[in-house]
Amino acid sequence: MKNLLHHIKYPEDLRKLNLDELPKLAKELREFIIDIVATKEGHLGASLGVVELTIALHYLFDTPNDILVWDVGHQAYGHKILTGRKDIFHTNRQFGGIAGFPAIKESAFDAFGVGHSSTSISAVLGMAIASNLKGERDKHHIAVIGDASIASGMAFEALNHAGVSKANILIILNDNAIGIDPSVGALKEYLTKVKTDKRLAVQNNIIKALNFDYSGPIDGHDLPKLINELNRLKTIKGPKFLHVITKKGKGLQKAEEDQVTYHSPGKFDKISGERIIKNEEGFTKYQDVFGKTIVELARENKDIVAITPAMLTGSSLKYMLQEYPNRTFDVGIAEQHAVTLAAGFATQGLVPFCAIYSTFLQRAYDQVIHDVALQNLPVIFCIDRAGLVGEDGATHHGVFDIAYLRAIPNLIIVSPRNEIELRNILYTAQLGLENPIAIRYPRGYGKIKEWNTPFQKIEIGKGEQLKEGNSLAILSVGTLSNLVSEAIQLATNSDEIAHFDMRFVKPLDEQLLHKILKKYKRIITVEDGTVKGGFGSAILEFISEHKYKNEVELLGVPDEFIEHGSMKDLLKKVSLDLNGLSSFIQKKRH
Ligand SMILES: Cc1ncc(C[n+]2csc(CCOP(=O)(O)OP(=O)(O)O)c2C)c(N)n1
Ligand SMILES: CC(=O)[C@@H](O)[C@H](O)COP(=O)(O)O
Ligand SMILES: [Mg+2]
Repeated sequence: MKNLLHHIKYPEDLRKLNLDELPKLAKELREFIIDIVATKEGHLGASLGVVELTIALHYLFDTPNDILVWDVGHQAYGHKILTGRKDIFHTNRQFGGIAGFPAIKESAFDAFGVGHSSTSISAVLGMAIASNLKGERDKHHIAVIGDASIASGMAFEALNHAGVSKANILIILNDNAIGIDPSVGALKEYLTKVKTDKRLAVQNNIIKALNFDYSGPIDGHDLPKLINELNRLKTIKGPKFLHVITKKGKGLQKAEEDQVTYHSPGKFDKISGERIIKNEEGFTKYQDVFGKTIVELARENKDIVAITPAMLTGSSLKYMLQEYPNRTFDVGIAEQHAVTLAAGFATQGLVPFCAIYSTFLQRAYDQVIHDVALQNLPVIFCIDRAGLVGEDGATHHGVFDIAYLRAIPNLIIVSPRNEIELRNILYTAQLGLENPIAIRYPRGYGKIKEWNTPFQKIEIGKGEQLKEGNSLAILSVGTLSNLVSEAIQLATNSDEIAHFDMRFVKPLDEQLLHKILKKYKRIITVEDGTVKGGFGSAILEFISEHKYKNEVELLGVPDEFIEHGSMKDLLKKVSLDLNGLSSFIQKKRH
């Protein structure tokens, strides 16, 4: 029997198929995704869940003239494969390869760049209103958004606007009842009820109440039903909403059974689905150092509460939830709410740990300033995935936090060098600080096996000298300091080089800095965030303020968006790998 997928490069090829051939194509597309993600890794479950929807949309609509935006975009592998990227799909998320999320510059079919959730309705609405203004009345504008993503503030704001806009948009809610972790909240409860009680969908429908033409819920794996309904919706003008029920991980048994793990499972056996787990030789992920330490602290300190905006597993707050369900709050994809909720807790004497990935905290910048720092509330921000994150790429690198947080008065910013320091600063923070604190740590594994040491208090604003030397001083922050230590060892005459782990980006260790700047004419700063406005900039400001005349070179992430790739490739690209650092230090030695 002929392979249908083999003959499809673009949707125009897909549109030549008969309707009854589409289920076979769906099977082939699933196998293709599984085949490649099994060895190349990536977001599996979400893409498997929307195979039929992807085929139906490209079959019926005139993409890319009709606009299709995938929310988050982690479910768009099928879309990429059917829109000219089948032959390069094996490069997905790899250095120099295609991105793991839709990106405007990659394809005309990627109508909008995504990666952070809940942007699709706003973007599509903007496009639809633009079409109206341009007189393009027959164009379709479609957003596909998941049940976790639609519960976010941005999506609600867009629905509120779209409902009175008369714009020709179709919002497809891909409801699989799970985000990365099971979906939460009142909206999730409503969606669950609508699925079982059809009367609710008719009589008490919150989407209809917002002026949308609502249809559903329908089975998103039933191609004939999907095609019928989408065909009907094509003829209706104005804001429309289709509620589709799918299963995350559909087609791979293991992925259906363990949807959390198979959101992004790493390598796995494509037949059995069994994961191929990397042996990390007893090392621990930073997220787990955080997740396990907070439980230890919470046992002693009953005021501790923990908050995550939809990253229960990713942040390892799942451990806290297991032991203290009443003191752990997964608020869904709601970074802004998470921060202000933490502020509210702090006003009442609780000790809130607000765990947010660096890249997602960008969403809650005003809340950090207005609700936390301005009122000097001692919220403890645990900023995970700080620095480059690898294959997720430009949308997810946590490289801006030092620069965007450093400008905020009252906020302490600390970048621990290793697991033990992370643990100790978590301990210190809950003892009772007078300020909010941002504790930033990276994605992935640490290097210390025995990190579970007795707690020690860290003095706020104190750096540490790691190595003596007379001619050049290197000032670093964060886990990159370990690589700097190795790089110094590689330099000839490493004896001349002094190394300081400044630890705190704010407040800077002024006493130590005065000593350094008086002794060393030449300084190098090293950080895993943007050079512009980062830790190095803070040192330059200090030098200028105190009228020192030192020569300073800043090393960090350059002023450009860094694409996706392995950490090894990316660190090499920005010269923050061992080679890059050591040759830089070598050059500056004289
Ligand atoms: C602003 C933001 N916060 C958190 C995330 C992390 N994240 C990526 S996918 C996802 C869950 C999305 O769930 P849903 O919208 O239901 O889509 P599904 O994975 O079920 O297809 C989350 C929380 C993100 N991408 N953006
Ligand atoms: C799509 C998305 O935003 C998340 O799935 C993200 O990729 C998770 O990142 P980690 O793998 O670092 O938890
Ligand atoms: Mg979902």
